[in-house]
Amino acid sequence: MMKTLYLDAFSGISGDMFIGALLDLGVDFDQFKAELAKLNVDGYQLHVERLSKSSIYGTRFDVQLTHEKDHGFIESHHDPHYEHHHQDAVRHLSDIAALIAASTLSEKIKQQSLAVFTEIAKAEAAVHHMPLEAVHFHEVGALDSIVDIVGCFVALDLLKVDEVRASELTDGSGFIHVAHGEMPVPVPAVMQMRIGTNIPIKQRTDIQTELITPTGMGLVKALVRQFGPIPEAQILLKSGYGFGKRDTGAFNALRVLLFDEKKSMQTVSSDQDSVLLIEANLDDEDGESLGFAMDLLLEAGAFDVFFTPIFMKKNRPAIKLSVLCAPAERDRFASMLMKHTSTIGVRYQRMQRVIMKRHFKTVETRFGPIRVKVASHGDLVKQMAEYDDCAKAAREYGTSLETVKQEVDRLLNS
Ligand SMILES: O=C([S-])c1cc(C(=O)S)c[n+]([C@@H]2O[C@H](COP(=O)(O)O)[C@@H](O)[C@H]2O)c1
Ligand code: NI
Repeated sequence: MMKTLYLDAFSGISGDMFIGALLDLGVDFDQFKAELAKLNVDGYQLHVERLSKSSIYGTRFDVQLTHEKDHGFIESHHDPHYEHHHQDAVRHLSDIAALIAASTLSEKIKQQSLAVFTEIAKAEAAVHHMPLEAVHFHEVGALDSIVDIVGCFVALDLLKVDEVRASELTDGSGFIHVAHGEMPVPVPAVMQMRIGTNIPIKQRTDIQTELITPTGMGLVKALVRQFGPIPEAQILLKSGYGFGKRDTGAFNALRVLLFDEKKSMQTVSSDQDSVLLIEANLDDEDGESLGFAMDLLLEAGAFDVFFTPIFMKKNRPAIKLSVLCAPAERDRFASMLMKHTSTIGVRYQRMQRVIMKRHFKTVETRFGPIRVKVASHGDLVKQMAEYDDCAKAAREYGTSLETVKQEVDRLLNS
């Protein structure tokens, strides 16, 4: 099962909205706290509340600090206006890197978290025109951000998310006030992080405040590779809402949608569609690499992947690799073919299909529940027991696959 998380950022994104939304999807709070404790820092308490806004239930997540929070979370100690601030209570990027490195979090979460901190610090360095090493985070503000950033990766890991996609991001407009003075929205660090990317940001002129925070943007930049509308052809498993703290005068939440990409288990209500056939001829690829590429392509959601033996120029026995996928997925699968095989190009064609409509039902058998695919076309109806369920039942009950299939057929025909 390939899980895709979609961020529906119609009201922007911040670290606490993101975590709130992931908790709302069902991440176990105790497990979340236990994982986060691997950071080995104290001075904070986590607060989670389920509440309704516009009669829609969602989750508000808050990091409550034992000390009072500073106003600006990053500032330059070269700035004479702010010399009176707590110069001793700061953390530089290197301190945060050391703190993350010393934790017992997984290597993946360490790397991901540090990448986001580095991204934010680079943006701050550029905006405030100072060297990266001089950027520093106030101790308490940094703690808030550390928990938000590391917490997001912890929650995504607990949810076993494989891929994150997002809508275009909506921000407000006008100005916000921070310790340094007025800042235009999108705030400068967000704008800076957008440079060199195709991250789409739409502004709502009726909302005169910030909706996308630097932490939210840093997380999006690190996680999201594809922006677009809500996926049409995947199975939606769950949705969750994470509320923002600002009163925007509108519904201020991040909606997250968890999808399962397993195409073969979808209800299909049309009798025709189109698919893309992507192919490459490979005369210098070893068998292990071919098998590995096939596994990855199928895990990534290809409808099918198959090999055909061919003879190429210079009398070379070779393999034609064919991938069937959704037309919108051309670039993703073309990139995968180029990354995981020796090919330096791929060809593709769109094909029309006539297909049977299909839905699923579950039959209760003496071997447990078995899903059955029901396909229809005009008067024609075909019912097929799901192989995965039959194989699981055969193993569990120590019987043959054929016995389970026959039992399903008997119940379907009785
Ligand atoms: O304090 C500084 S320097 C500061 C800079 C910027 C820039 O865009 S530059 C933005 N902010 C605002 O601080 C809060 C906290 O952000 P988080 O990402 O930690 O939630 C937010 O309103 C920023 O826009 C501060
Ligand atoms: Ni700043």
